[in-house]
Amino acid sequence: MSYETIETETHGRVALIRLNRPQALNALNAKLISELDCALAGFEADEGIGCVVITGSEKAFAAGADIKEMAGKTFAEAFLSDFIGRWDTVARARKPIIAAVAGFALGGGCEVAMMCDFIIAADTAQFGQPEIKLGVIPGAGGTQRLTRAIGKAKAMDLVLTGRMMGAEEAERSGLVARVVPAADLVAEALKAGAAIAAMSLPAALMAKDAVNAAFETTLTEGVRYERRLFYSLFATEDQKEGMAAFAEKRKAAFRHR
Ligand SMILES: CC(C)=CC(=O)SCCNC(=O)CCNC(=O)[C@H](O)C(C)(C)COP(=O)(O)OP(=O)(O)OC[C@H]1O[C@@H](n2cnc3c(N)ncnc32)[C@H](O)[C@@H]1OP(=O)(O)O
Repeated sequence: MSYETIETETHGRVALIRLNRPQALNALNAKLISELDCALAGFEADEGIGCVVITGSEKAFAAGADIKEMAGKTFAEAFLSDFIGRWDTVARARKPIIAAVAGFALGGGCEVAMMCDFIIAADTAQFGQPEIKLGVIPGAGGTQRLTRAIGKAKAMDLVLTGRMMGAEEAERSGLVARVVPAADLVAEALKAGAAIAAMSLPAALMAKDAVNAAFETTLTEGVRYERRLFYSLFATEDQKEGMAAFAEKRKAAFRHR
């Protein structure tokens, strides 16, 4: 498949999607979102892929929704077409997705990064929800996911002032899982992706599902849900293999069954 605004490649069981609109700092226009959608759907359906890494360029993960594309929309066009509604593919993916962020991750760029399961940031990364400066507010989950990730005080600070937050502050605040030197970003993300992709795919999918349930339900319901998933994994060949491998002091060879 050939794309114009993204590039894709695979590294063993890890898929790498690189956002690629350098002239606009990877601003997310309809074409890019639709190509991202299409690439993700392909990797979701491919049993040979166990983890996806989404990255941008050295200068920008993505500088937000394409302001020039949306500037002229009327309320009716925006509301009736629900153009941001199409952005949810990343959040709906079942396979683990890592955002590898260097440079700007602003507005929709920060929101797409937050839709991923975790963020590995280069020391050059800058996160922000600057929509307030454009006379609007975040529209792709920024007020919700950012608040859950870093708490009300910091989320209000970022959303109301539109200021940017560097990688170190983002890690301290809990938005980012780790910070690495910019030169190592993609290699580190692929390494983390390979570690995940080597696990049993059913277990990885259920682990992701269970952690995400913590944001949607009560503690009692969440623990009950986790336990059901836990017991159900005893129906997999991979559970037998994983536990046998431990007892036999060898590395497990999961077959994703
Ligand atoms: C998802 C929803 C609902 C909303 C949103 O995401 S709204 C967008 C939120 N993002 C922003 O407001 C960031 C806008 N960009 C900037 O503030 C700056 O570009 C910067 C701080 C990220 C970088 O500044 P710098 O001086 O280094 O670079 P520029 O000359 O400003 O940009 C280079 C080139 O890229 C174009 N660009 C940048 N961001 C966007 C964008 N979000 N949409 C469309 N185009 C963008 C910028 O216009 C310039 O291109 P031209 O020289 O051809 O104008």
